[in-house]
Amino acid sequence: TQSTRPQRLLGAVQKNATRGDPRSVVQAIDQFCRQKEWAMNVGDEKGCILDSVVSEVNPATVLELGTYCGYSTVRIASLLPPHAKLITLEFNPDFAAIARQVIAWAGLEDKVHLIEGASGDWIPKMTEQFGVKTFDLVFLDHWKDRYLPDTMLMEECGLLRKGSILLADNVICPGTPDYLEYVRSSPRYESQYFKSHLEYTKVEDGLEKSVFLG
Ligand SMILES: O=C(NCCO)c1cc(-c2ccc(F)cc2)cc(O)c1O
Ligand SMILES: [Mg+2]
Repeated sequence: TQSTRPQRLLGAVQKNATRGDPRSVVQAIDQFCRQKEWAMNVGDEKGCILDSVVSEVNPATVLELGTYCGYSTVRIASLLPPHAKLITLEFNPDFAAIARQVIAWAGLEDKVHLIEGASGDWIPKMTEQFGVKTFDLVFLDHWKDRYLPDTMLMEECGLLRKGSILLADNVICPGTPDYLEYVRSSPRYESQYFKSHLEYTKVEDGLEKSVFLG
């Protein structure tokens, strides 16, 4: 039977990366995506912007919406201080199964809680299930039409505090126009666009960093 792209991506990690070495896992995925098959990881160019935001925020609590194969999960978790927690939500069970193995190969399973399910169902349960009061950083990289409703839901559930950072992938390609309009026009956010390119291509894309003002 045919393998899937996520399965082939995992194979490239297991073949080319060193167990317990997150940077080699990131490098193996980028190499696979440049030389073999494109895949929708945030990628190396936008990944450097992600790294700089994570390092600047130095978050104790991170929420990632959209795990896919765990590429950005590994980038973020490898930069977290000890005892910091990253919760990542993935709707697609096949993606989640691959991501668990990629995260384990990087040796980061102790820093990461991967939840299989819908963001809309799980965001209201964060506090009761994980004892999280608020998130210092949220990385939005899931279904593009869920960015805005899930951001409003996080506000309603009190999961954002003054200074919480939202970092959103793909605000140009595929695009999240309603989300962009919201964070750029709302007096409750201070937004900044980091121009870049769609992973592994020359197509324009970028990350939007938005500070919740409370
Ligand atoms: O749907 C996406 N993520 C949620 C599901 O896991 C996603 C899609 C694309 C993309 C796809 C097809 C194309 F032609 C251009 C872009 C890129 C991304 O970075 C993404 O995160
Ligand atoms: Mg993306």
